[in-house]
Amino acid sequence: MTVTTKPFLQIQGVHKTFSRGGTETEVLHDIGLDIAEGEFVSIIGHSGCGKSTLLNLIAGLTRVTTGAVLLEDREVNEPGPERAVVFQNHSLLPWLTVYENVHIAVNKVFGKKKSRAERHDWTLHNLDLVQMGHAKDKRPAEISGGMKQRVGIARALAMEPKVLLMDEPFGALDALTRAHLQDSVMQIHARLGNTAIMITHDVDEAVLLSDRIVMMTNGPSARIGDVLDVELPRPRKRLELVADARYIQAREAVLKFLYERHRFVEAA
Ligand SMILES: Nc1ncnc2c1ncn2[C@@H]1O[C@H](COP(=O)(O)OP(=O)(O)OP(=O)(O)O)[C@@H](O)[C@H]1O
Repeated sequence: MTVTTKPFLQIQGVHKTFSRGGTETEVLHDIGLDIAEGEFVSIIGHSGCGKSTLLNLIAGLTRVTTGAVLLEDREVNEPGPERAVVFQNHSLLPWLTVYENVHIAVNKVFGKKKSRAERHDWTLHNLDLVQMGHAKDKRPAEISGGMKQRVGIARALAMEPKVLLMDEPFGALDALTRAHLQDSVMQIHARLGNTAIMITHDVDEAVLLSDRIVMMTNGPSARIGDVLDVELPRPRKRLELVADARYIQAREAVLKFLYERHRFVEAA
């Protein structure tokens, strides 16, 4: 994949403070990051350091305290269809079918731009992309966790977002389903070339999928401790990578950061 050098998404000097019961806590401290169009970036760090907060700022679900998030030079202040989010716990509407869950998003984004027939085809196309076309008439309660997660991804992709934001999208899945979905996401990313930002706790997942891994220090006042370039050629095949020295090195660097350098004071 070719990644352009033009800053596409810019996170500039972002601080985020939450107030609760009269106490202010700074969760994120001076976060700065430029992400190029088409890049796949993972965010990794210990529990509670502020990864979801950072993703929510990019999604526009939370506002920065100071600093700015810019997408193509425009400040992000609110949620928008150009930044679709996939959550860990598949957020499907239980009373709608698989098809309807995706179609509702398609109608919202393309209601005026595509005809009824085009919206129908587009919904099916995106379900096929995640191999869920066969289950289109089922309701969320009738399908597995992995299948629900596929539908969540299809719904996000169907919005043709400029940025796909994923908050531990495979966290609740068993190892095999997780591996299948990781492969699907890699294939879709290769095909569509969309920009993707994913939170994960899984070091192997981060190395396998990412162009860069952003490693955050522990909170409060979490910072970006380090950013690792994953220089592994694509397409990547998990079984071949296990023995690849570059893969082993990248994995080691992230593990070392998490175990040894996770505190900013210690890292300094
Ligand atoms: N709306 C809020 N109001 C007050 N505090 C909040 C709010 N949202 C998050 N926090 C606090 O901010 C800190 C970071 O939370 P966040 O969910 O971003 O961490 P995380 O790194 O994603 O954690 P995990 O890996 O466990 O999901 C936590 O201490 C959390 O309690």
